[in-house]
Amino acid sequence: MEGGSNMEVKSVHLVQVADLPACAALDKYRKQAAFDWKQLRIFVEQPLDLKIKMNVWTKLASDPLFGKYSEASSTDEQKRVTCHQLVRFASTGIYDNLDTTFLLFSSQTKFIMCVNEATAMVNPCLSVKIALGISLFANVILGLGTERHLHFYRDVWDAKILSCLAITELAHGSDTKRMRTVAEYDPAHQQFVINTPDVGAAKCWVGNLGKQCTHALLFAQLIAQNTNHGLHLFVVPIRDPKTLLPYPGITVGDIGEKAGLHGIDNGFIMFHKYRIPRENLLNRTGDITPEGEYETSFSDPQRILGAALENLSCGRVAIMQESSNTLAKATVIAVRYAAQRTQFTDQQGIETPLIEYQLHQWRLFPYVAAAYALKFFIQQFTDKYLDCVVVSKTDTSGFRDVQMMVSGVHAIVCCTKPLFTWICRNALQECREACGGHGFLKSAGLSEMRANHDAKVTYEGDNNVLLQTTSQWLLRQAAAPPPPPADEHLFPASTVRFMAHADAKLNNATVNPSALADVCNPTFIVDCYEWLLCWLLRETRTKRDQCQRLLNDPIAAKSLTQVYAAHTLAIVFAEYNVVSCFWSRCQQSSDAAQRALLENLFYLFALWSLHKHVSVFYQGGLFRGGQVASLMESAILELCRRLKASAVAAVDALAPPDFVVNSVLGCADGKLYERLIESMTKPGSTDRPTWWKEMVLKANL
Ligand SMILES: Cc1cc2nc3c(=O)[nH]c(=O)nc-3n(C[C@H](O)[C@H](O)[C@H](O)COP(=O)(O)OP(=O)(O)OC[C@H]3O[C@@H](n4cnc5c(N)ncnc54)[C@H](O)[C@@H]3O)c2cc1C
Repeated sequence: MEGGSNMEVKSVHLVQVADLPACAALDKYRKQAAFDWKQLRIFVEQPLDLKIKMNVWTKLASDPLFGKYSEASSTDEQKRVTCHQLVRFASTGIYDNLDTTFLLFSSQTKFIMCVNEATAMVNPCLSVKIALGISLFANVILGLGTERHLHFYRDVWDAKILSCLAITELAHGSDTKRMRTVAEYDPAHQQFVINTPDVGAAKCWVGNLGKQCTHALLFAQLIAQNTNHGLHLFVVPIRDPKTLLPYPGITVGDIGEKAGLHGIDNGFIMFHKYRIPRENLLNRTGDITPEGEYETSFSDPQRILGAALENLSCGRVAIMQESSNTLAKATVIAVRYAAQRTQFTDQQGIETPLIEYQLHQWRLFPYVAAAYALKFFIQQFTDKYLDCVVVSKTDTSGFRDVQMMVSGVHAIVCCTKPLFTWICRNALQECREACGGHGFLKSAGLSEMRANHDAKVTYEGDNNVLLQTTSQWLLRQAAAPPPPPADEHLFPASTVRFMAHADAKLNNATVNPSALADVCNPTFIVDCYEWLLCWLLRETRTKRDQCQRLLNDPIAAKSLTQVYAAHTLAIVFAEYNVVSCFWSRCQQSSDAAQRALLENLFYLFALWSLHKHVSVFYQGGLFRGGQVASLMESAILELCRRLKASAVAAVDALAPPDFVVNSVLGCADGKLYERLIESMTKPGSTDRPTWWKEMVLKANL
């Protein structure tokens, strides 16, 4: 195979990419691409991952249960169908042969994540149900439980139980520390008594809890011998698996209609002195003796909560994977539509496809580039994240280094999850609008994707709150001594290497581009990003120190340093990581035409991202005169113009099968208007309404 690493050369035979059906309007553009889209598909997705996903899609496509919801489905019906899909999914054999030991943790988790990605693209409700109900629960049991909890692990994979994760309370969401649900130890019965002290402490929003789950992973304040030891995780039985009736001592229900994700039963729960066995405390980080003594290897109780929450980071990694796929799917629909849809004529009277308009290219193509950027980043980062989890669980020696690695990986997750979910949110809206009125049809798929994606900016950590974790970490790194030269190329120290010569960068930096080639240049892009990070770090630190001196209140100082400083710093750090990864991935392509396309996409994504910070470059003095901004704008437009010939093939290389694209506007075979009219003339569409008499009566008044 041309264009790929050795690993790809070997494994390319594992997966077959099917030919696309003919479509005159799309083929006109497909033929203009200089690269082989099938090779690019394998390069982008990686052969083994693609094979796993194709297996899932083939299985689901052959089962009508995984087809579209009927348009008239009530939310209750959507929940019922998702439950059925869960049961059917378990019987597909996709999860057979999973290993239940920690030895294969990385490969097994990667496999589960890959299946999750494929499932989420078919029905995000189903993937949430599986993730919360099975895989996250299993992961947490392995990460925070001990030998005595392994039966839960086996039961959940055997589909005997289904779980949920109950953190959020009515009165507290982001401020996890202040959760008020209590688990008080009773040594006489060797049980924890779980109680909801007031309505504000009712757990809410919990996915799977509303109607179906049998067990909850519950965060509650652990109290023993009248001492509060902070938040801990407990496995709490909720419903009898045979009857689905809740156990006495619990009030549990569904929170009601939501704006999206209708197939998920988000629930609330209140506990009334409800008892669970002592052994149901997940006790890897802290335990209670039968007599009620509290034991922990952590000196700082905050670190116990930190360790528990870090264990949930894999949910954020999954959100990033899902967002990159949703983004890709949205661009597939919008670009295929733009190539077929014509509006207005040129001077010769020939109708112009939307894709020919500069404005349309400028609206859509940066999101195509972003789809590649995010996909490459999350693939690379998932491996690093899993390595980090393995090292942190197995290492007993270099404690300080492991801590640095864990906190660094956590800081990167906390800024990239917001970047991914926001780019995807914006892309969904732009793609919907780019498809005009037809984009608003449910059968176009985009509105539903937008509604289902929306909450990702909030759950698993509100974006604006998560970014504060990253900026705090960056400030700490800037204040710490630089890593030894031998370590500075290691991840995640390598991501903050730019800090080493921050003052020199700020004092001596100049950029003086005079041609497009000067800005379409990796050195220009890296220089700009590193300068921007150093400048924002200095601004944030200066603002924070000033506030601290004035107010003598570190919390207020942190709060007053967010806007135009820490918040932007964290976003820019996320972009810097994504951009750096994109460039290195481009260099792995050995096929000239493929690499030319990838570099075009790289420059477009990098300049489009940098351009959002143009005012900061002028404010801080890196850019002078109008020339640099004008060159960046010209480059963005030129990159869009060049991309036009490749855009359809570039989205073909991102596209799952039509069954998964699931849009009348975005199928590989085009047939745009045939599908549109079919979708508009469904049975019943020409019928007189059942309520016709009410209209006639009013007309006759
Ligand atoms: C669809 C969906 C599914 C969910 N599933 C689950 C689940 O399975 N289990 C579960 O436990 N929870 C779940 N949640 C809840 C979710 O985790 C919380 O909504 C989230 O943590 C945010 O908390 P909150 O809603 O209380 O918002 P708040 O914390 O009240 O935040 C409200 C706003 O204030 C801002 N804000 C907060 N603090 C600060 C600050 N210090 N500085 C500046 N701004 C700030 C935030 O950015 C946000 O915009 C789900 C939520 C949704 C929407």
